[in-house]
Amino acid sequence: MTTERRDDPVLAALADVLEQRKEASPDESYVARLHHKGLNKILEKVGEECTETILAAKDADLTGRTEHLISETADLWFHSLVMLSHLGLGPSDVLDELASRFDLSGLEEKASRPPEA
Ligand SMILES: N=c1c2ncn([C@@H]3O[C@H](COP(=O)(O)OP(=O)(O)OP(=O)(O)O)[C@@H](O)[C@H]3O)c2ncn1[C@@H]1O[C@H](COP(=O)(O)O)[C@@H](O)[C@H]1O
Repeated sequence: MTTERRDDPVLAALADVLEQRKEASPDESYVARLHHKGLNKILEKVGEECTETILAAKDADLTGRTEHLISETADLWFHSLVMLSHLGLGPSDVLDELASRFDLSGLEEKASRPPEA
């Protein structure tokens, strides 16, 4: 498996907007407001969206309706991208990491870890 960059165009376009918003006014942009409030506020939002995604997944499992789960997952991905952007990272860093794992089974990776102290 090759590991050349294959950035998703949606994620790449959103990452560009998030980067531009670092210079924008907090009065005019939600993303600029998050950057202005700082990392702790961004992490609070990631945590909230994570919980909401879990609840939506349980609901989707019970009802078979997936619209809410898709919407909450989009909120989680979006706020995770704001977090990465705030720390000078972007989606390509995560996509590269996932691509590098293509040939490695999760069970093999776990077995190769050094024993915990
Ligand atoms: N994809 C998104 C996106 N997804 C979710 N959100 C916002 O995330 C916020 C958080 O959702 P919540 O349900 O928690 O709302 P809330 O309770 O009002 O939030 P808080 O008051 O707790 O912060 C809402 O205001 C949503 O509108 C987004 N805001 C922006 N984007 C993208 O970012 C771009 C830049 O946005 P601005 O910076 O606002 O111009 C946009 O063009 C979009 O492409």
